[in-house]
Amino acid sequence: MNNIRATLAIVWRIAVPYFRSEDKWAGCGLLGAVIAMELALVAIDVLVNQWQNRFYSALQASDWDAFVTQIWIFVGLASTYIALAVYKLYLNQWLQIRWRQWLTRHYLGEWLENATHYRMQLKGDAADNPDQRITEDVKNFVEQTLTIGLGLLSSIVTLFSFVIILWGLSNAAPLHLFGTDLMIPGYLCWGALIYAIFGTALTHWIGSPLVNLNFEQQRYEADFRFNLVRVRENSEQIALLKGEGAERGRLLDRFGFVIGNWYAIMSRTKRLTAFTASYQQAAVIFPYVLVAPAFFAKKIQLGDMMQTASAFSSVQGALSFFVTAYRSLAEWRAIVARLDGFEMSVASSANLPAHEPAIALAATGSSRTIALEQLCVNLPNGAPLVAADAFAIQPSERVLVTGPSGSGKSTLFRAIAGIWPFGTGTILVPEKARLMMLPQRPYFPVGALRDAVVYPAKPDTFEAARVRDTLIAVGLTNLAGRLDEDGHWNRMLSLGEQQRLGLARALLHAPDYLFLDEATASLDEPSEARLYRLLAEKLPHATIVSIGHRSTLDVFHTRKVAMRQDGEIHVLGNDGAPAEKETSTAG
Ligand SMILES: Nc1ncnc2c1ncn2[C@@H]1O[C@H](COP(=O)(O)OP(=O)(O)OP(=O)(O)O)[C@@H](O)[C@H]1O
Repeated sequence: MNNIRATLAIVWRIAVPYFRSEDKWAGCGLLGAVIAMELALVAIDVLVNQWQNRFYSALQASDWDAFVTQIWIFVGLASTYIALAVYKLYLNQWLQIRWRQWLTRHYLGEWLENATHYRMQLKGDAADNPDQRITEDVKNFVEQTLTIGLGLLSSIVTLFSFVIILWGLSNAAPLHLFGTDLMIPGYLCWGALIYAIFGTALTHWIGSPLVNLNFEQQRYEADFRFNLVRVRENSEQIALLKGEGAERGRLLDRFGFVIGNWYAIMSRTKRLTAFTASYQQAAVIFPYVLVAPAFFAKKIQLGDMMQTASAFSSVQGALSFFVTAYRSLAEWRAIVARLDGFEMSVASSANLPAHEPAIALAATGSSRTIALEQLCVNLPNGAPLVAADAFAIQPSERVLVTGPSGSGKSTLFRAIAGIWPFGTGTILVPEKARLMMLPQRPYFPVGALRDAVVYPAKPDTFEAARVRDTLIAVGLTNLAGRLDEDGHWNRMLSLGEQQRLGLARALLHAPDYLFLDEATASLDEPSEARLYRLLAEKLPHATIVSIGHRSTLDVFHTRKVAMRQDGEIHVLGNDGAPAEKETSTAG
């Protein structure tokens, strides 16, 4: 019971914001219309039930005129039913797509806010496969919530409408057993209730493991898909290493989980279906068994018996809502749990800096210096990695950071960029400063080359001629005429070309602070030198901080800072030596 209450509370938390959002009028209007139509359909069911009595009575009495009248009444009822059923589905689907659109935007907004998507990965307890949660789970949540909610509403209203009818019929057709009439008020209602309670209890007993199994199935399917996508993304590496055999094995292992869990679902569903199908078939006969003695004793008419059977099956059907909807309910609960996990993970990642000891990022006000104060950058598990104190990067300075591999240079850059919260101390960054980080492997969205270069700015932020000139300046003359060409640029270009394209991006954006994390390491030394000179020429006032291992980089920087090892931790020294001055312009 507590579980059900907790699930309903989560459903409420996920569902209600849409009906309070800017789209609330459309959402509430559509929901209201769909509910009204659902209720109208129940009303038609009640009218059809009463019609059955009249229809069968006309048949029994061989009354042709009454028969024809009833046929016309049925045509009217059926036409209304069809119109309502069509528009109920149409408006329901309309509501689904609007609700899904809002929910998707909402989740995308939260997931892509302030590097939350990145922190979710760092935390390790992140919700697995957020892509699946934002696509399939949102779609299924909206669809199933409406289906189950409306189904439940319809069952409740049907129950109340038909219980009244059935109560009256119970009195009109008393329980006739062993030649005597037993006067049990509303005995047909009690019969339906006992039958439904018995069915619901057994269904839950047999079907409850399905909730967990469905949850696991979604996870295994998503894992399998994710690993297939990774193979596609890294197909060149896999082909070069001849790793197809290993990949096939790994993928089949993952798929093995999908299959194993599916067999468990099949076996559980088989048992559940065997029970629910028997239950439903028995329900067809059960009311006739109850009232047949009264009919054969000529206490009631054929019309009464048919109406009773139909009313009984409506009441029993409404009471058995959980029996018939059990599989959907099990799937729905798994979806709700997955969306809840996603929301929790987003919320805790977004609040990470507030809840745990975290690196504080502060604005320096009028100063244009970046300062690291009592900074200790940790790994996600809390182990200290890099320390720096009273370390300042002056405006327009060119600093080269060196240090052994794995000493934490890139992680320090992440902390300065504000996406790495683990650690203590303060990083002061000038207010409204424009920082840009260029990694060794820049990211380019799939699409037009122009969009890829200017990312994350809008495509028309820079004039085409300027983008073209910049590409020529960084040595990508062959790409300059292909700005409108669509492509997967990370896959199509060599790493060196990608690094040139990354620098073109930096030149266009002209940040105040440019952090180059081995951003030219794949270029030959003369090309690297040319690009550093280009940066000095085009961004004379920018502060540039580079991470690099090559000594040829020294001449392009005014200060060289080495990471020094101090026990377990690396320390960024603030006693950086002046870097060598460039003596030659060759290259
Ligand atoms: N997300 C993460 N989770 C756990 N450990 C991490 C994570 N990111 C980095 N590390 C660890 O932090 C350490 C420092 O990594 P970092 O990339 O900052 O080193 P680096 O000095 O830039 O190395 P390199 O010169 O090889 O690029 C490494 O031991 C790495 O395994």
